[in-house]
Amino acid sequence: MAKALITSALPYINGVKHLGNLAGSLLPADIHARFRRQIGDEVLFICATDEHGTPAELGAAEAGLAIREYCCRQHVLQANIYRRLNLSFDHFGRSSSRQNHALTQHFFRRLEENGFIEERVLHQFYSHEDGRFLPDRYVVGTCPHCGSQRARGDQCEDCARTLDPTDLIDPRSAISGSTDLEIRPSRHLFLKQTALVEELERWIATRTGWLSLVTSIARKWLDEGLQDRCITRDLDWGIPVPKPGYEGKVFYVWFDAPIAYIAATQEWAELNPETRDWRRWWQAEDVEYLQFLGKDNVPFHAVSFPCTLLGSREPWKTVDIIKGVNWLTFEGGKFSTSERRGVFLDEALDLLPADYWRWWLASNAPEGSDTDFTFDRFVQDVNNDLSDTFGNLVNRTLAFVTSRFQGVVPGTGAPSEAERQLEQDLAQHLDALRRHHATGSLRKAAEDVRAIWRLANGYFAAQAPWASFRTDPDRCRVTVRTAVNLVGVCATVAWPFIPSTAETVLASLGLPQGIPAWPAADSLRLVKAGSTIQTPPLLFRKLTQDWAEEQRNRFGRRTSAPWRAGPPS
Ligand SMILES: Nc1ncnc2c1ncn2[C@@H]1O[C@H](COP(=O)(O)OP(=O)(O)OP(=O)(O)O)[C@@H](O)[C@H]1O
Ligand SMILES: [Zn+2]
Repeated sequence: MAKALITSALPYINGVKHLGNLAGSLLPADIHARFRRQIGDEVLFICATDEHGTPAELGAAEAGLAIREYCCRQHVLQANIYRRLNLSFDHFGRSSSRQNHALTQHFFRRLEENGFIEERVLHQFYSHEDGRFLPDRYVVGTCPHCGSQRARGDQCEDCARTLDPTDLIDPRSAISGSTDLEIRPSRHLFLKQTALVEELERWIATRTGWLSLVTSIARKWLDEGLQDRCITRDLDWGIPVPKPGYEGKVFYVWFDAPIAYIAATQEWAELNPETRDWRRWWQAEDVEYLQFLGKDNVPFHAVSFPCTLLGSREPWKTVDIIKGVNWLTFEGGKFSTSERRGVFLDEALDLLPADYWRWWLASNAPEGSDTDFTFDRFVQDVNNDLSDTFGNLVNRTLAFVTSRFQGVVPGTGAPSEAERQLEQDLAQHLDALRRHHATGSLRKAAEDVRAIWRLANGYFAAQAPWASFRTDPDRCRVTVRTAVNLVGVCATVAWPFIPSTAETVLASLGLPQGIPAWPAADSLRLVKAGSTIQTPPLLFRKLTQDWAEEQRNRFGRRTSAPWRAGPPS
């Protein structure tokens, strides 16, 4: 049995995430995890909240809570939303955990012992008005490379180049807007990534199957000359630096966050130490490790985190496949947590059940390029795919069995050429679907699922059982028996995408609960003649253009920001 370790980029702690975060990392990871479980692989799907750094501190201050209490509450809030979205994490941990403290300090010590840590004095912005050192992203100004006026001290939003705050032209505090900044010296520790470049190049050369988006971002970092990375910060909240003279400093959030993938696995193992061993996943040869994330996270996963792991000189599992995606945009603009622009996940779930969102975001995944979410497209696609294609198939088929056969799957009648052709076509679609899942092409996989739904509808329409019911009862019985099983296959392939609806349908066919196994050769014979089926209630309600208009007015025009301190996390 193959072993797949799957991680989703860690959602930042400050507030509920938006549809972009779901589309960029959480959902593709979940769909892949579900697919791998369906084909019988052993899967460990890990995620956690990313809790350190200044945005969390500012969020806590804004909420009038102690930072620990704030993170605790926000973690529970996010965990509940992900449960409602049916994200099937094996564990949803926290980067502030005891395990991550210990492990991050462990990595630091190993890196230091191996000569990959260097002490330097940094000159950092101190804001008099804010009474604190300003972390990189809390200094904003003009980008020296592209002239963008919304560059942050760590990265330019427009040209994506990484920056140092002192590179910025006309710097100001992102917290108060103050330009009363003073540069003060402070001692910091650097991870000597430059000493690991050759090793990193060799490591990247051994990775196969990376997307061009990911490879090009990683190459850009290497070709522009990899820099040593400052891994400490002048903050209170975070993982303390275990080194004399560094009291009052903590590790940079991007140093400890990826380590939390491992630490969250340790949390998972500690919940049931008799049966779970985190080393089987992180220090094993037979694991395939896949990471899912948005494109801004690629450098940290393709370069920085591998440097930490390689530099430790310990046998850690490094990533095999990085599935990075482009941006989901919202009605022609950016999603933004800080500006409260877009649809947030709690609001989405209050509007419609998870499966509507899951389906649209997966079938329109921002893979080849950015994708714009609009309520018009959402309504159109959801109606076409979910209501008119899948919902209609399930309803017309099962209602027919109920009305003509009292809900009992009919037994007589031999398959004919139509069924043989159907099996052949189905097998081809299933092959394509499995291939697209395996390469993580979500849009194409959704297209294959849609094609299977259409195939089923086409079969039912062409065989017209309502006509053969009188003219050729045996033909009608074969058609109905086959169509009921086709509904089962349609729900099975839909399961990674729309698990809740798929499970409702499978239950109404009397098929076993739990993970529906990948369709095998007997997939059109699983629901046996003589078994009783139920017609499920309406699976998807149809959305109207008025509804789209209403939502566009509600979300598109919103500008108020409940949390305005600083740029997006
Ligand atoms: N609009 C988007 N489209 C696709 N992926 C996104 C989008 N916004 C964020 N992501 C991804 O979501 C994951 C979690 O991100 P995180 O919680 O750090 O939020 P973020 O990137 O700070 O978003 P925001 O700035 O809107 O708060 C990351 O992998 C990130 O790349
Ligand atoms: Zn720029």
